[in-house]
Formats: sequence, structure tokens, C-alpha cells
Amino acid sequence: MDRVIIESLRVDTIIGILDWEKEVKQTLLLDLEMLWDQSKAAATDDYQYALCYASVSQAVSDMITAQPIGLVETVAERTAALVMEQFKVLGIKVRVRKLAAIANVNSVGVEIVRGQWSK
Ligand SMILES: Nc1nc2c(c(=O)[nH]1)N=C([C@H](O)[C@@H](O)CO)CN2
Repeated sequence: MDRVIIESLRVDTIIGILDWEKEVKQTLLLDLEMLWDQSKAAATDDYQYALCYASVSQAVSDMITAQPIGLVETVAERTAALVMEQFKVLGIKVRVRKLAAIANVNSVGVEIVRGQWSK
């Protein structure tokens, strides 16, 4: 199955479980791989059959920034649910990385796979 990919979608938002994290925005980077049959879009060259990565990116960013979130797991789960429900994606892989969350690492985070994911 074909995939539409969004790499390193940057979202600056209130994220974290510590008190100071409720006051200061931090940066999340999201990677999305979405199962999507692109054959009709490619055969017709017609945008209406494409999964619009710009629309997905905007919807995900709006959802994440709409309210404070504690865990990166919550971000990943809500992102997968939103994309599958709103964009009728059959399967999705979501990786959420939080930059500078702890000392001596570039990032920390989680990766989940939901729906009809095939290798
Ligand atoms: N599995 C997780 N562990 C931790 C998280 C998280 O979101 N998922 N968050 C924190 C703190 O917010 C940390 O990022 C603050 O620096 C700790 N562990």
C-alpha cells in the first residue's frame, strides 16, 4: 500500500507533566506515514484524489495546540485518531519527538502504529 509522508512537522505547544512545562511552550516534531492508495490521483493528476499533506499537517497542529497536553503518548494517540477519522486514512504510523526534554539527548518520544498497517 502506498504512503503519504509528513516528516518533522514542527509544533510549538504546551507539553509536559512538570509544573514549569505548563507555562512554557516546547517543540514537538511529528513524523507521519499514512496508508493511502495514490493510484487514482497519479493517474488523473487530480488533487481531489490526493491525501493533502498540507491539510493533514494543519489539522494535526491545530489539534495539538488547542489545549495543554501532558504526555507525548497522548499526542501520538490523538494524532492517529484524528487523521484516521477526519481523512479516512486506513492506517498510520505516528512518531512524536520532544526536543531537549531531558539532559544529554537530542530528543525523546514515542512511535505508534494504528489501523491496517502493512510492511
Ligand atoms: N513516556 C513518557 N515519559 C515522560 C514524559 C512523557 O510524555 N512520556 N514526559 C516527561 C516530562 O514531561 C519531561 O519531558 C520533562 O522534561 C517525563 N517522562
